[in-house]
Amino acid sequence: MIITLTLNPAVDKTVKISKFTLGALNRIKAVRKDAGGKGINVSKVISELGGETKAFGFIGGSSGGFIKESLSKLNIYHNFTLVKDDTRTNLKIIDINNKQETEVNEPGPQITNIELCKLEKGLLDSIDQNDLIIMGGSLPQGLPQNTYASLIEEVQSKGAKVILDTSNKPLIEGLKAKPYLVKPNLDELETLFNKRLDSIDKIVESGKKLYQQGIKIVVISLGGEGSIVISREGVWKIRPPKVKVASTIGAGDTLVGSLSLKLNEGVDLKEALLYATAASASTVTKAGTQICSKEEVKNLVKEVKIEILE
Ligand SMILES: Nc1ncnc2c1ncn2[C@@H]1O[C@H](COP(=O)(O)OP(=O)(O)OP(=O)(O)O)[C@@H](O)[C@H]1O
Ligand SMILES: O=P(O)(O)OC[C@@]1(O)O[C@H](CO)[C@@H](O)[C@@H]1O
Repeated sequence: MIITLTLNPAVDKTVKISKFTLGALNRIKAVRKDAGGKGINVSKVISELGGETKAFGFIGGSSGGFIKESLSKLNIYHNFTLVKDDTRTNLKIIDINNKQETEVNEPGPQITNIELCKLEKGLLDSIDQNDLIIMGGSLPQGLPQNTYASLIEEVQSKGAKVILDTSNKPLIEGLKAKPYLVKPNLDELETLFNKRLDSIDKIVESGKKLYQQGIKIVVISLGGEGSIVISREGVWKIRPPKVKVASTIGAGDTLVGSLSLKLNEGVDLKEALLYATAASASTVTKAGTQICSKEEVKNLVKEVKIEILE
């Protein structure tokens, strides 16, 4: 089973504005609401592509209720821990004229230690050694920075594998627990190494350092440029097909979700990456936090290119 963990889910409110202007009144042309947060997006991707997942995380208030209902409508199994404070709403502003996206993410609810213990117990009770667990996104308020690190250790001690997709301090701490796979984007990798990585060589060098720390698969996503992947099979650059971009929100989650699905099915890494890159390209053609469509992925996969760097 593939399990997703979203400690800080969000209702993603995407608004379209002709020309977004700071310090002025901006009128909205169109608005949409999606259940979001990295792990939740991963669950949506897996479900769209024909797989099964269970979504875990914290939810609270009416925005939490919206997320539960959205997942139920998609027939996605969920087991959320109810918390006292409301789930956050993240604002995604699309500037139509300038073709730019601005994201304004709330910090999320205050989580108590009792709430964390409840989630931890529920999660650990449902895991077995064949499971793949995807932990994604920021931490809500009140949780220690090593929350992912502790959860990874507990989950991996049961024999399950963990994929970690987070940033900043939770990523630095989480890496110490040696998850099976990590997927930083370039910004996250630069923050991690505290330097600009302005060439493929520098990106590969940093990625290799993570691999040498004991992370089996390092996927560095580079937006429209694709990704660099470091594993025991070598160093590869994957190039996505050219597509018309509507919104890149959720592209990284699609890469992680579709890759997890294929790896869990026992597909080899190269084939899984080709498929995942096609799925992410399909997601960027969709507005807001909408995800790929299975039909499009089938066609796009033929256009993905893989280059062996080492
Ligand atoms: N413009 C694009 N055209 C085709 N594919 C794209 C484009 N942008 C992103 N992708 C695909 O999506 C993958 C993930 O994108 P990106 O590096 O932007 O992830 P991210 O920053 O984690 O995204 P997010 O946090 O919004 O989910 C890329 O590796 C690439 O395969
Ligand atoms: O604030 P975080 O947890 O880092 O990111 C949350 C988020 O921006 O990530 C998803 C896209 O990847 C969105 O659905 C969601 O709003």
